[in-house]
Amino acid sequence: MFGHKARPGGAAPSSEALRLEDVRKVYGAEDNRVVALDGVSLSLPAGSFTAVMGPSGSGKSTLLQCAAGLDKPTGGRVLVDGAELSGDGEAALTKFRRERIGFVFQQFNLLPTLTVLQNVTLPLKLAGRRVDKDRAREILGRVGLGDRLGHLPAELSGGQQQRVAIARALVTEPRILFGDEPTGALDSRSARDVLGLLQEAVRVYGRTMVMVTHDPVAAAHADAVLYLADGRIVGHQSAPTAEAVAERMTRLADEVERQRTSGRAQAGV
Ligand SMILES: Nc1ncnc2c1ncn2[C@@H]1O[C@H](COP(=O)(O)OP(=O)(O)OP(=O)(O)O)[C@@H](O)[C@H]1O
Repeated sequence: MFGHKARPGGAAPSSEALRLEDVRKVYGAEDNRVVALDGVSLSLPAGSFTAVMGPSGSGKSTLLQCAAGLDKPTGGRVLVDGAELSGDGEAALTKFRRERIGFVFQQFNLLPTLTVLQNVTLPLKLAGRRVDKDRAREILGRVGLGDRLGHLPAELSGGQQQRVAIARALVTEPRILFGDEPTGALDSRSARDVLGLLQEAVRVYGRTMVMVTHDPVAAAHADAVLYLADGRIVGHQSAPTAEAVAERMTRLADEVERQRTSGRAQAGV
């Protein structure tokens, strides 16, 4: 189980799970300055599944890191579940993250010396919460790993490791789950399984999911796609299909290339 079930028929998106107000992120200083996010504003309802796409370097990972409180924006505000991720200090931010946010990475990031069960209960330990092993076992059963509790990550396939990572992200019942290319290292069948689990976490258990991906098939599992280019949101697509996403991405890549070429021409390089 991924937590308490939402109302029959799916989650009722009544509140806002994530809000970004004019978020900017600038890396470097002076002559090597990079504007990774250039005034991003968005609002995602609770119980929604959003894919974030855009050309390489458009700011997708930076957006996720800032929204999840793993990196600090240079300007603007990030609100998760109505509460601002702000400068109350690193300890407060860590506590906030542990209580309300889950993260799934491309490379799984499991601890190699801990068993599957220990990896999944770790976030509860770190948050100083009761380590409910029955609940962890239940979640691992739900992701199809009920018979692998004592195995080490190296004894599992990539798809299985990512399912452990999903169980680990969900064990604290976070309000919002971020995925940075969670299927990027998986074959297409394992990717489908993982995407099915993420959809279930949203549709049945009312979690909110934000997922960066390069894959139109993965993006088509979301309710909506946000498109980024050069650190700005340049498009939104509801009920995406893989074909429509692929077509939009091709157009976007062409537009970005045209703008960069004309920028170089104006600069005389
Ligand atoms: N730590 C950093 N220091 C300096 N520049 C950075 C840093 N992290 C990212 N950038 C720059 O910020 C911009 C956005 O990077 P980001 O990784 O968010 O893009 P992305 O859309 O996730 O790219 P990709 O699809 O290739 O993973 C890029 O120009 C990148 O070079």
